[in-house]
Formats: sequence, structure tokens, C-alpha cells
Amino acid sequence: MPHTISGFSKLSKSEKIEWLLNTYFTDKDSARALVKQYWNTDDKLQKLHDEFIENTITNYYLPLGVAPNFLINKTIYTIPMAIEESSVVAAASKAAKFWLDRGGFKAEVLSTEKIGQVHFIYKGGFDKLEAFFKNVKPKLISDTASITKNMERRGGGILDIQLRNKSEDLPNYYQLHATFETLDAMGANFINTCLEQFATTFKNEALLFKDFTGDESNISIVMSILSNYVPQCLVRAEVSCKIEDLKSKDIPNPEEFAEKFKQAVSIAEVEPYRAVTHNKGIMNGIDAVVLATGNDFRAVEAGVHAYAAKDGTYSSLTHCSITDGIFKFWIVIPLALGTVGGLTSLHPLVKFSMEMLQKPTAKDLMKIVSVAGLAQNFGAVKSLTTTGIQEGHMKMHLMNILNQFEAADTEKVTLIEHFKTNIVTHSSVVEAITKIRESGNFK
Ligand SMILES: CC(C)(COP(=O)([O-])OP(=O)([O-])OC[C@H]1O[C@@H](n2cnc3c(N)ncnc32)[C@H](O)[C@@H]1OP(=O)([O-])[O-])[C@@H](O)C(=O)NCCC(=O)NCCSC(=O)C[C@@](C)(O)CC(=O)[O-]
Ligand SMILES: NC(=O)C1=CN([C@@H]2O[C@H](COP(=O)(O)OP(=O)(O)OC[C@H]3O[C@@H](n4cnc5c(N)ncnc54)[C@H](O)[C@@H]3O)[C@@H](O)[C@H]2O)C=CC1
Repeated sequence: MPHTISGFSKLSKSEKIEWLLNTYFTDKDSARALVKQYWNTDDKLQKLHDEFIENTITNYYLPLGVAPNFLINKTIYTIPMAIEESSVVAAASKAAKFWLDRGGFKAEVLSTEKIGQVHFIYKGGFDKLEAFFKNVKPKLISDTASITKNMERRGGGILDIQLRNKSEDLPNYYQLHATFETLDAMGANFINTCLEQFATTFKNEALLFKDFTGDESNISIVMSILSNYVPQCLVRAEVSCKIEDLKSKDIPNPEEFAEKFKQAVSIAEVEPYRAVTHNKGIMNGIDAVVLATGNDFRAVEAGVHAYAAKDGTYSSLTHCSITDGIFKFWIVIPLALGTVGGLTSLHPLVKFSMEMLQKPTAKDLMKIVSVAGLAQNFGAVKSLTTTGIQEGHMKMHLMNILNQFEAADTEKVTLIEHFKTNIVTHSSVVEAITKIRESGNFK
């Protein structure tokens, strides 16, 4: 019967593993061997990974794939993608190759402003609070001088602090709503440190403000934290070409394709059930690059989906137009990314990815990630509106099914050949593998 434990965090790594094995596993030797099999043989490298998080017992691998041939604003990139799902890297690569001959991707950063808030409770008149805020605002800024000095030297720092009255939404609730420029850093730690200093100064100065009476001076700070909703940290990526230039092996009738593609995007703009899946397809590309470059994918996910719902209904992040014979397809998304800080200079494979991306600035990375999302969506919607998604997806997923059945290399060769001309479904693969095994040819 599993039991709880106190002081688990203080145990050594081996002790933690032994506790787990004794508590949950019947075949302890196999479980121990598995955990250890995933340790890196280089002890120093393993220690680095152990120390990224807490209570580490082993490593959890994800494949790192690459999608070549991305032409973005006249530069060619090979994009690193860390993802577990088959066909994503292939679809991105295929879309990159498709647009390579059609002018490539154009991307531009529209804005780079990050947001943080001090949430507080104030019991008194708003006029007095406003007067206090005006009075204390310069000190809020000056008290953070030691924190912001380096960021300001680089050209960033605190952009503004506003007082916001939210008391109609929640009794006595107000905010300091601050905006920041964090340049090549995602900025979470910088922003949170500034906010906590704002909170301290704000609370202390309120106690001294002579116009506050009674309860008014006793401001209660609820919390100070950055927002992962960054609608003023936006990037736009686009592809476009003449409709007739869409013609290719898979697109024999470009007019019909363009219309149907645009309809598919329009459906995702108005129908939330479709929009969620449409955007999931976009996030296949975005998350994979965000992960490969050591960025915070939870922060990106939360911010992107909030942006998709900004007009009150969850909607598509991409858009399509056909005007004067020109097919245009674009994405606008908020992305708070870093190319310094966080894991970016610690994880060896992140450093490798950054070098492959030609050492991007945060703005460069915003463009690359938005393009990965757009390309991914192009690949998925192109398949959906032509062959259907299963043909390509299952072609790539075939290897996973074969591995589930522990197919030998010889069996794989035969079955891959067989499925070049047959439809891949889970049951058709099971049937085929059973058949060749029963024939006794390979085992
Ligand atoms: C899967 C493909 C690319 C096959 O497409 P294909 O036409 O069979 O590929 P091909 O063999 O003719 O190769 C053409 C190019 O595709 C790429 N490619 C092709 N195969 C590979 C491979 N093995 N490894 C790496 N790259 C590959 C590669 O760029 C290659 O060029 P080359 O390298 O030969 O010069 C195509 O059918 C496709 O793009 N399908 C869409 C798949 C997709 O979107 N998958 C995402 C997962 S499904 C999902 O989660 C999202 C979804 C669909 O629900 C979202 C939504 O609903 O919107
Ligand atoms: N809600 C959220 O999203 C939260 C996220 N986090 C985590 O915070 C981390 C990111 O925080 P950061 O403050 O970005 O990282 P960080 O704490 O590593 O700081 C990066 C620092 O790099 C320095 N720097 C050097 N060159 C710079 C340049 N060119 N531009 C800008 N800064 C430069 C700055 O001093 C900057 O503060 C991520 O690991 C994230 O997962 C932490 C708390 C909350």
C-alpha cells in the first residue's frame, strides 16, 4: 500500500529512487535498471540536468528533430524542434520547402512590451489612492534603481506604472499595472523582482501618507507577479504568392485549393471547436521550437491561447485572404521569449539549437517561432483540405506502431514498402505484421 513520506526532498538521489522502488514497484531490479539506463554516462552532464529541477531521478528524453529550408526575411534557417509527435517535423519541413520557391516567409516583430502587476486591497476613496500613487510613483521607480541599472544600460527597463481600479470587479481590488522592456530576456525574474520592490515601497509609503486616514494607509498586498498575457509583445509572420504559383504535385488546381484553404481558415475563425484544433496544429510547431530553445512553453501556451480568445470567442491565430489573385496566409501571436537567461545558457542542447539558429536575439527568435507555427498550420490545413490528415500522419506514425510490436528491421523494411501503396491504420498494420509473422518468413 503506497504511503506518504516526510523529508523526501532531503534524501539523496539513490535514496529517493530506492524509496520509489520499494513503494510502487514489484520488479524493483527492472525499474532501477530503467531509471539508470536514462542517466548520462558523463557524470558532470548528468549533475547539470539533475540540478535543473527538484527531486530528479532520471532524464525524460524527447527527440530533437530539425526542419531545414526555412527562408525567413532572406535568411535560411534550419529549425530545431523538440517534440514527441510523428509527422510534425516532416510537415514543417515540407511547408518550408514549399514556400522556399515562393518567396519564403516574411516576419516582423510588432511590439515587445511585457507586463507585471502588483495586486492589492485598499479600503478607501479612489481619489485619495490616486493622489498617493502620483506622489509615490517616482519612488517606486527610484527604489528599483539597483535592479534595473543593467537592463537600462542595455536599453530596457521599466516603461511605465499605472494605477488600475478593479474594485467594480472585486470589492477593494486595485493594481499597479507595470510595463517592461526586457530585451533578450524573457524577463520573468527581472519583472518579478521589480514588482516585489514596488510592493514593498508602495505598502511602506502608504503608512506614511498623511492624507490617508484609518484603514486607508493599511494597504494589503495580495501578490506581485508578471503576466503571461502579453498582447503588446507581438510578432507577425506571413507567406504570399500568386494563386497560380501554388500549383505543385499536391495542388493540381490552385484556384480550388486556395478557396478551400481560405474556407478552412475562416471556419477556424468563427467556430471554437475547430479553432482549438487548428491552433493545436499551430502549437505543434511553436512548442517544439520553444522547447528546443529552452524557453518556457507553459508561459507561451497560456499567453497564446488567451490572445486567441481576446475578442470574447476563442478563434484562429492564423488568417487567410485572396485579393487580386494573391493568396496570403499570416499569423499574429504574442511571444515572450528569451535568448539569454533561464535554461538558454545552461542546457547543452539549447546552446546547440541557438548556434544552429545563428545565435538569434529574442526578436529573431520571435520571428522564427512564429514562422514555425505558420508553416505547421499551412502543412496541416493543406493536408486536411486535400488528402485528409491521416494519409501523411499515419505514414509517419507507421514506425511507432511497428515499434509497439517490436518489429525486426527486416519486418520494418517489408512493411514500409507494403504501406507505400496501402492505407496505414492501426488495424491494417497489425494485420500485416501478423500475416508476415504467421508466414514464418522473418521470425
Ligand atoms: C507528412 C507529410 C509531410 C508527408 O508528405 P509527402 O508528400 O508524403 O512527403 P514526401 O515524401 O513527398 O516529401 C516531401 C517533403 O516533406 C518532408 N518530409 C516528408 N517525409 C519526411 C520524413 N519522414 N522526415 C522528414 N521530412 C519529411 C520533407 O521536407 C520532404 O522533402 P525532402 O526532405 O525529401 O526534400 C504530409 O502529408 C504533411 O505535411 N501532412 C501533415 C501532417 C501534420 O500536420 N501533422 C501534424 C500532426 S496532426 C495534428 O496534430 C494537427 C492537426 C492536423 O489536428 C491540426 C489541425 O487540425 O489543423
Ligand atoms: N509566470 C512565468 O512565466 C514565470 C517564469 N519563470 C521562469 O523565469 C525564467 C525567465 O526569466 P528571466 O528573467 O528571463 O531569466 P533570468 O532570471 O535568467 O534573467 C536573465 C537576465 O539576463 C541578463 N541579461 C544579459 N544580457 C541581456 C540582454 N541582452 N537582454 C536582456 N537581459 C540580459 C539580465 O540581467 C536578465 O535579468 C524562465 O526560466 C521561466 O520559466 C519564473 C517565474 C514565473
